[in-house]
Amino acid sequence: MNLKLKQYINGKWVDAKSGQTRDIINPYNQEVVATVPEGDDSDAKEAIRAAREAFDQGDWASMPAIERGQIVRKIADFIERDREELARLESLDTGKTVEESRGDMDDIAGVFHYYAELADKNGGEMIESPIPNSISKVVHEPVGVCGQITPWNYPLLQASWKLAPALVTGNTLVMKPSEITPLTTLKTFELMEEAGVPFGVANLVLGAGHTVGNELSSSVDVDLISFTGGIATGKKIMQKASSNMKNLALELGGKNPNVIFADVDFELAVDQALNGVFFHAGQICSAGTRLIVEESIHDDLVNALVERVKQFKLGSGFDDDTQMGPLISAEHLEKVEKYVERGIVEGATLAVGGKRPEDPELQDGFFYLPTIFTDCTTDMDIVQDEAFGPIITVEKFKSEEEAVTLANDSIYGLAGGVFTSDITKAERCAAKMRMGTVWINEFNVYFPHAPWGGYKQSGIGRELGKLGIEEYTETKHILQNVKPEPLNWF
Ligand SMILES: NC(=O)c1ccc[n+]([C@@H]2O[C@H](COP(=O)([O-])OP(=O)(O)OC[C@H]3O[C@@H](n4cnc5c(N)ncnc54)[C@H](O)[C@@H]3O)[C@@H](O)[C@H]2O)c1
Ligand SMILES: C[N+](C)(C)CC=O
Repeated sequence: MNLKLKQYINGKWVDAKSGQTRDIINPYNQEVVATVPEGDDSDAKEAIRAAREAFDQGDWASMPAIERGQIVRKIADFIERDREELARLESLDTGKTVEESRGDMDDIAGVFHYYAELADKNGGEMIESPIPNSISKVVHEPVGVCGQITPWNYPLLQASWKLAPALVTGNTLVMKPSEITPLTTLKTFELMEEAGVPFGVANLVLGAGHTVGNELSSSVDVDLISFTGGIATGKKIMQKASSNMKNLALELGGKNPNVIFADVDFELAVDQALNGVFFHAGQICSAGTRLIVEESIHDDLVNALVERVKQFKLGSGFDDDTQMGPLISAEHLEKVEKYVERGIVEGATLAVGGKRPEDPELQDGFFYLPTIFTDCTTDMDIVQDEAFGPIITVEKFKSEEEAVTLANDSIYGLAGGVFTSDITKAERCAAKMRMGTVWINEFNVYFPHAPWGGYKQSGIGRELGKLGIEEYTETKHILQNVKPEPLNWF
């Protein structure tokens, strides 16, 4: 593997201070694919110091934005150049198919390009001042030192949504990827070094959440924490971030409804329902795991889904015919199994799946069969809790109003879909659905220009789009009196 398997702190590639390491496991066969340093709070403290110094004393924040944009554009170019290597690393680390990973790399390069273009287009504005003889302007400045914490399911994609806007706006940062999937983030820090990101501006610490992540969240030298991961972790981070009233951006979980009306193009609905859930074995925050289906087509739809699911090809992400890879880890596989057991106890009907595959070739990996539960109701845990696995729960509805009520019956509000041939009805539903993204006759698409984030407990703030830049800036009003005169009040 042509990778520096080290942390990157203040422009140097370093081992963990403690000397500890962690093996990175391929979820397809449990082989060790790399051994990386296991940093802890002392490594995080050093990285925060470097980022603080680079922000307070370095040139990055004051460099012309157009020049920062040029550096970020180079990162995008290098990701395109190294697309295949990065895609293979991502699949090795996560188990997703290489085809999916290639798509991720294209999205990631697109994110760096998008923010490189926006770098010099955030120049503030003049305000019509009511104060005589004054000039009033609003400017946007970097927030400062950013702590960035990412999950294992889309390791580099989620990192890119944080790195690109933070860099173009002149912040410095310390990133902590998920401890179990650090490889593509490591490679990207090599690319950032090659692109000319100055020492101390971007730092990478590897290690666990309760050590490195905890230090980033609580340190008073970190000005902003941007986190993508589960709700429970998000709540802990929010508490720690109160130490110095850090700015917060939280991209959390989802339990996303996919509402299917009877007037839909049936084949489209089947295809999109499957894609919406089983991509990356359901390990997607926006997976459409709650199918909410109009009663009159419920049985036909379920039968069609079950037939298609039985034909899925599970296997290595490196085989061309694989449609679904393994889950990320033994621990996560157990969590998914417990979730299914709970569904059975709660009285849902298991229509297909519900166990590990018996195929001898899959026994070394963390595989779970695609699973569909019917007879589900909103009072069941399996309808309310995020499984983050290849599982669909199916609920029925009779009226449009009931469909929207069911869709909104959740603590989550990340994303949802509506499938119907009646666009007026779809727009009515979209307007009432309390989610950060609603897709109509489409599912699970995202791109750099459109904001991404959650309502309710699915998060705070937005990534991507112009709002993704705003997360990384403070806004300042400057008023200048051009003809000052004494007030003569006192
Ligand atoms: N909204 C989105 O855009 C989005 C995108 C991807 C994933 N997710 C969510 O992420 C979750 C799955 O990812 P996960 O299992 O890696 O989540 P997680 O919350 O367990 O971990 C995410 C990151 O937080 C770190 N962490 C853990 N405990 C911490 C602590 N106490 N302090 C600071 N950091 C800590 C982890 O080491 C990891 O880097 C799902 O809920 C999924 O929906 C959301
Ligand atoms: C945000 N997204 C859809 C790329 C990944 C969620 O897990």
